[in-house]
Amino acid sequence: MSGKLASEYAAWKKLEEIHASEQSRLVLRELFAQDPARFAHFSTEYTSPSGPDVTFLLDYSKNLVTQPILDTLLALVREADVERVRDSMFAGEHINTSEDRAVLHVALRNFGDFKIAEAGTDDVSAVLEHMKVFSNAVRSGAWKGYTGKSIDTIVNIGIGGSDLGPVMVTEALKHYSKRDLTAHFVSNIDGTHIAETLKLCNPESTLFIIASKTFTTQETITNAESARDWFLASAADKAHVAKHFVALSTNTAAVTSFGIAKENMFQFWDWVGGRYSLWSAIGLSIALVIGYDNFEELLKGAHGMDQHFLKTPLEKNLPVILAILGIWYNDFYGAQTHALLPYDQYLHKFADYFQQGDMESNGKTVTKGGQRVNYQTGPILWGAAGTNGQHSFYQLVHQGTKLIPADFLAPATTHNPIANSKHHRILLSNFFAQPEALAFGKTEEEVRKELGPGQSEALYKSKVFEGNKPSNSLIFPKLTPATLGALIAMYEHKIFVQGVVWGINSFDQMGVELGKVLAKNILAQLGTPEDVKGHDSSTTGLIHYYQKYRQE
Ligand SMILES: O=P(O)(O)OC[C@H]1O[C@@H](O)[C@H](O)[C@@H](O)[C@@H]1O
Repeated sequence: MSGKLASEYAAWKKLEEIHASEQSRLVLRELFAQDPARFAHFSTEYTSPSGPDVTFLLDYSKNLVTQPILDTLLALVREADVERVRDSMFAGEHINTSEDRAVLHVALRNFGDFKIAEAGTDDVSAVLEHMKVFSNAVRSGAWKGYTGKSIDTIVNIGIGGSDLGPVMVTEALKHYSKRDLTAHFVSNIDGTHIAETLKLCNPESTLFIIASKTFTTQETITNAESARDWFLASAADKAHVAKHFVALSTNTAAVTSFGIAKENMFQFWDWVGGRYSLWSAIGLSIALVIGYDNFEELLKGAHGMDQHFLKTPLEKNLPVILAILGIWYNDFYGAQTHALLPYDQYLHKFADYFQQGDMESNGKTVTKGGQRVNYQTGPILWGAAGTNGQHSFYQLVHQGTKLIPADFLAPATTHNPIANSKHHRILLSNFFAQPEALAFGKTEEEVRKELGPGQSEALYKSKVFEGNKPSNSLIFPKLTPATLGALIAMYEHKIFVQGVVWGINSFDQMGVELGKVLAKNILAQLGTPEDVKGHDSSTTGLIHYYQKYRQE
């Protein structure tokens, strides 16, 4: 962190000039025509430097850039001192300055590779061992419920980072799951979520995993209490809670006062941010569903990407490349959003997961030094699994008035090659076709030729695709645990690089606090109309309306 606003960097100013003078010349049709080797110049293959084999290809040639633009974006990264801040993060320095904390999700997947001076990092392997022993016992049937039955259902109760990672990864790696162990995830405070889930559970064979870093989150604790009441309605004896409830938390005192035995608590540390915690004890539901060995593969895949990020020169560094392309559109083209579009049903929660990962990290307006930024920070991140999106929102991506940079992701081979892989070939043909259509579009001349004469002018115009819409394409051989680990880590580090360039703290989340405080205040006023005090007329009117229907 240099203490400067990003817009004060010389490279930033140069990028503004380049954008103003060259924008009209940055036309993908022309850029590809000018350089027949554009794909070779602007694509790179990743091979994991350690651990399980992970390889994939990132093609970023369909971006509105030239080599000088990329060089200037890299100069910006250097000017912002990204490499030094990166090294500080890996060394355990307290780069989360507002909370005075280290940021060490990389230590959770380090496997003793590099030394970090931060309390707790030496205990990572003991917690992993605890997770291994416990998940093996549950999966083998050795862990028994209060009537002697084995566990056939797990319910992870958590929200935000204590939910989204486990949900996304267990979905993504469903192919590796134990089919006779059903996993549910309850997050919403809406009683419907826990009530509908409990209807599917048998108290004798259900294990509840209470996942909360702080163990004070209102939604999680309320859901956990309701689950415990439901369980005790059958089990009666509080001593049985120990066989059916475990906790994943940093808060030992709150866990034990809830009634969960200390030996059933899986520890992690305040240097693990919620949205970076799936690698920690928060991943217990993942280990239960896919088995500990696969969970470890996931961590090792991520560790390989950590090493790549740490050691690869910036111009070949995948998180850096993705980060600078994002900055180019976000800050110089004024793009408001970024789409993550995996052509893989298993990855249908990938965008949801990174909505928290990216937007909670980089949705900030002040720099670490307290200055208001005069440029755009994190994009609105969104997306859905292909091809579903094509039949809903792609119309706007292709022909709407907004610029929406997108990442397309796909596995070259599927875990489900049904009908001789016909489905997969159709899926991939769409994965190849969409970025092509976005980039190159269809000119009016082409439309006229296709439709022939005699059509209305409006029809000719409406069938034109302007094209020149940028995207990245990322293709990997198969969605394995290690590959998924590497992909997640790559996007984590992309978010990090962007945060450093923008000068913001990517690791706090002050913006979620106000709503929590106001809701607590209102909760105490929901009784009678006389209780409702201190609000604007709109809020007061809404609460009064609700009070006419209030239920006990
Ligand atoms: O794990 P906890 O402490 O229950 O927190 C859950 C979530 O709580 C939210 O308030 C935070 O914004 C998230 O970052 C966090 O993941």
